[in-house]
Amino acid sequence: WTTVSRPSSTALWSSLGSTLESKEQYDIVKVDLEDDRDYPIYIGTGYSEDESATLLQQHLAGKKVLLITNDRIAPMYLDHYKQLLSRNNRAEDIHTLVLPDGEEQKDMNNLQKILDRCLELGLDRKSTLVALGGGVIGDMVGFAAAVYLRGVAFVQIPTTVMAMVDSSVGGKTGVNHALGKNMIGAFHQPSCVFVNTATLETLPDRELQSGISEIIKYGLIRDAALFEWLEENMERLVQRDPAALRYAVVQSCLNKAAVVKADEKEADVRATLNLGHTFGHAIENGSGYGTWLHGEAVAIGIAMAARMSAQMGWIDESLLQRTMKLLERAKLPVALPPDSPMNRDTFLKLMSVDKKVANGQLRLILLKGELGNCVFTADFDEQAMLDTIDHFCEPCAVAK
Ligand SMILES: NC(=O)c1ccc[n+]([C@@H]2O[C@H](COP(=O)([O-])OP(=O)(O)OC[C@H]3O[C@@H](n4cnc5c(N)ncnc54)[C@H](O)[C@@H]3O)[C@@H](O)[C@H]2O)c1
Ligand SMILES: O=C(O)C(=O)C[C@@H](O)[C@H](O)[C@H](O)COP(=O)(O)O
Ligand SMILES: [Zn+2]
Repeated sequence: WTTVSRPSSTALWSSLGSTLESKEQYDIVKVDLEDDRDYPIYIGTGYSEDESATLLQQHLAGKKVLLITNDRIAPMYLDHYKQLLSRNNRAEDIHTLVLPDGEEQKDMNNLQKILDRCLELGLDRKSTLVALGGGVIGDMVGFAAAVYLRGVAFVQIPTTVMAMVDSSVGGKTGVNHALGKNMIGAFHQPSCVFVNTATLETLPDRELQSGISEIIKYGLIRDAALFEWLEENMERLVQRDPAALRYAVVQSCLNKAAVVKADEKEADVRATLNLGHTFGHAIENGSGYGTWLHGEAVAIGIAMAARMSAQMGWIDESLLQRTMKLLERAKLPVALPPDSPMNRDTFLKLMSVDKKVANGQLRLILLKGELGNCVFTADFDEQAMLDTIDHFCEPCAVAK
């Protein structure tokens, strides 16, 4: 089994990875990929309308655009982005589609709605799909772009912290299935990611906090300096300090771009981005999609992975405590509530369909060594995993 740990020197990772260019109003993180598929992530707050229009329009494949969002975001941002895309008649043929909101809507039915609309509009291979929203819209639109005419261009305009720091970058697209999270999808990279952190002003606290769990993830798996910055600045983030938000988005995108560059299709090191997700995805599905936000389920999953790592002696108790404390300061859950339907059997059944399972064997991302190091391995103590699951299910078992 492959065991992938972070190279010991952070400099090595940076040289393997992404580049940052800073302009006055925005930063650009470049995702470096083979075959001329590099793309920029623009991250800013104070763009002028002209600037936004120019940046976005240069990544359209042609004049036909389908801009897709959901019914919660549409009243706030759809007209604005439609106008930017059509400014100076760059995109002459711009259409919109508004889907229902919610994680439970990330399914084949809504994927079909996107594809139906593409066909009804006669979109050709020079068309571009534009995803305006959080991770649910981004994952679904990206998947539609991957399969429509065997692949058309798409642009990500993320409007949640989760989407800005993680889901809009890296090309994992797809939908959920009743039997498992993100089970149907494709790798398909966007042509650009356009982040305007000003859109976070309307994001509710719960959704904002949910995205912070993936930032903590980057700190734990590969970026000790980012984890320490979070320890210093968590309250600024939770209270939406614009500079802190922008810094966290830039650092997260640099981390994600570096990992994606090293292993685009998750042969090995990309799996580390799944810290806490095997447990977390089981919680999302087992509780009913939409009960927990993705980042909340991942936060509990990270707490479980950290506890298991400590029980096996792979990390010091102090690192477990620092992790739990940071998650709590982000106002994220670190335990299952008594009314949770989760139990050991549900966990094991749902974890058995995890995409990292190989030849029937479960592989997990676990913390090992100093802060910033992790392993992707099947070689763990199974009893420690069962103890961890039982420990987290205890409040629910008592209630039953
Ligand atoms: N592809 C990847 O690499 C990747 C990475 C992380 C997460 N994901 C996926 O992303 C999804 C979670 O993403 P999410 O947390 O963004 O959830 P989401 O897309 O459901 O958005 C959360 C809520 O916020 C609303 N919203 C979005 N932007 C808003 C704004 N600016 N103002 C007010 N409300 C706004 C949405 O309508 C929704 O109700 C999950 O399905 C997860 O599996 C994918
Ligand atoms: O980009 C990745 O790779 C990730 O694993 C990022 C995760 O945060 C994200 O939730 C992803 O969608 C999970 O992928 P999956 O392959 O486990 O479904
Ligand atoms: Zn995630």
